[in-house]
Amino acid sequence: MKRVYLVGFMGSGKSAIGKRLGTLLNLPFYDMDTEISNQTGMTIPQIFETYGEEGFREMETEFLRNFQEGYCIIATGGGVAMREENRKIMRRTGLVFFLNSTFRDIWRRISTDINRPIVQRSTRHELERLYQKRKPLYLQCAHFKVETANRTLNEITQYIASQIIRLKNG
Ligand SMILES: Nc1ncnc2c1ncn2[C@@H]1O[C@H](COP(=O)(O)OP(=O)(O)OP(=O)(O)O)[C@@H](O)[C@H]1O
Ligand SMILES: O=C(O)C1=C[C@@H](O)[C@@H](O)[C@H](O)C1
Ligand SMILES: [Mg+2]
Repeated sequence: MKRVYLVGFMGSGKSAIGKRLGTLLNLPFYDMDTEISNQTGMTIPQIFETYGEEGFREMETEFLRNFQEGYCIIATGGGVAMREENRKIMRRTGLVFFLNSTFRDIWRRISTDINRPIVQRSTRHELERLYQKRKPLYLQCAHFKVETANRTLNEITQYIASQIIRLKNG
């Protein structure tokens, strides 16, 4: 069995669902943002300030290149699926689930959060355009598209777990 990667826009629930999935399946859970934060000893906004967005993107790719753990759950950062190399690594080393959420839900969840530098520097309109631009790349990367609208975190977690178990036993 391979790794499980969760991809999708900021606020689609990758971190919240990844954590629950790890507990439910009794697998180690890694959140790329947290891992990179711990490695650098800086918050995500501090990394953006110090090294720029491009510096942060390099750290994401380095993380994927060097990560050693086998069967585990990984919540990616919202921009990870934008790089071709990242998409290739994820598809080669794991199963990729795209959490599809409406922009309306996303905006409600993230608009007031100060820990996401891209939200801080963007208007609602700019963020919606970024969401539209990124969507085809999440789809390109994913083995599975998971609809999250009108579903609780636990329902989504259960659904993904059932897909993983089905593949494992199939
Ligand atoms: N389906 C859902 N139902 C209820 N709350 C949700 C749902 N999905 C996400 N949330 C909530 O929205 C917030 C943002 O979710 P989360 O941090 O998991 O997003 P993310 O995809 O990891 O974002 P990022 O790419 O910025 O790391 C959290 O408080 C989470 O609990
Ligand atoms: O969508 C993005 O580009 C980001 C999402 C977050 O997970 C963090 O990785 C960071 O805030 C950038
Ligand atoms: Mg997250």
